[in-house]
Amino acid sequence: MLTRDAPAKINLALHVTGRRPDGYHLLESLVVFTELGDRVSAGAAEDDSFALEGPEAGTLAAEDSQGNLVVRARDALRKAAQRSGHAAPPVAITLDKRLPVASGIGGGSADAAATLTLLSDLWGYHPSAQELAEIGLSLGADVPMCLAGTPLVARGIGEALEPVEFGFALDMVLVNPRIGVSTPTVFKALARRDNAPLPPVEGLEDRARFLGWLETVRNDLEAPARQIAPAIGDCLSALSDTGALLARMSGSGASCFGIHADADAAAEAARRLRQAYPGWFVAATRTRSAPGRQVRQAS
Ligand SMILES: C[C@@](CO)(OP(=O)(O)O)[C@H](O)COP(=O)(O)OP(=O)(O)OC[C@H]1O[C@@H](n2ccc(N)nc2=O)[C@H](O)[C@@H]1O
Ligand SMILES: Nc1ncnc2c1ncn2[C@@H]1O[C@H](COP(=O)(O)OP(=O)(O)O)[C@@H](O)[C@H]1O
Repeated sequence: MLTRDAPAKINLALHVTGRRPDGYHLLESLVVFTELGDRVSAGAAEDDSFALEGPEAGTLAAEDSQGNLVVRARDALRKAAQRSGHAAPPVAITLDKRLPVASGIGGGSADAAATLTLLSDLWGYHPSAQELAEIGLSLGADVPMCLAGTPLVARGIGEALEPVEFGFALDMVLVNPRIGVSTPTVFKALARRDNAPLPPVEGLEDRARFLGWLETVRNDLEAPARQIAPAIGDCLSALSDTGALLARMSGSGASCFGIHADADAAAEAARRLRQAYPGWFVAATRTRSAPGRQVRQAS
């Protein structure tokens, strides 16, 4: 049995700069990944199976498992393997779901990316990074960045990736008001799609300078998402009230992050938020600098 982490994706900044003729939006986004994430495990089996567990499995358990991004990733990789003459025998897969669903932190995309690399190892089928990214992109615009799993600037519709190297980690608190927000609905509600591009990232070696730079950029999806789900505004205020140096929405929402001075400040803010908002998802975590590719042998 192999297990792989599927870290949450945080859009520290997201500028919408245009729209393609097929309706997909052009983005420029600074993305990081966190210690917090889902976990995907898989092993050889007589027949294919898919099981869900974990604190956030509920919503997905009610959906058709054939539509789950883990199953779709398995099927897409198997098709590619078989096309090039590789065997892709049956697998038993378990998804340990810890990230809230449809919440702007890319849980489904992270699960798909983890499944692709995990099964690639299990089957001994190793397409090039470019081929794997193409399979990923066919599953969702965020999957290639989740395959990279390292801090980066994403452009295009999210598939053109430029790694960036941080000299420090960011301690943060993630909150979600438990309102699922539909990504296409948020994109549709944008007032304008020709916003200024993301300026070059500054302060990658100096946290205070970086936070100064981060103040100057935005998430263009925040305003339309707040119109659809006003509780996002409550999350942002609550994060600021509990001492976040900067609070912003991730992706198309409704999850928001607050950046804190250190891990103790983040843990204390999370404790206060859990107490004040027992219905919310609240988690203290920190960014990772290396890809979420750790493979563990599970018993
Ligand atoms: C907004 C972002 C920012 O990272 O994150 P999330 O809120 O999903 O976490 C992503 O662009 C979401 O990527 P992902 O969730 O993989 O999107 P997809 O499944 O490919 O697309 C869902 C829908 O979102 C819209 N979409 C997505 C990406 C993009 N660049 N332009 C779009 O307009 C389209 O309406 C598309 O039909
Ligand atoms: N493994 C999965 N985890 C989360 N959502 C999934 C998964 N598989 C399919 N989905 C579907 O994808 C949609 C978007 O989910 P998710 O990736 O969590 O959104 P976001 O990228 O906004 O955080 C959900 O509404 C859900 O129906």
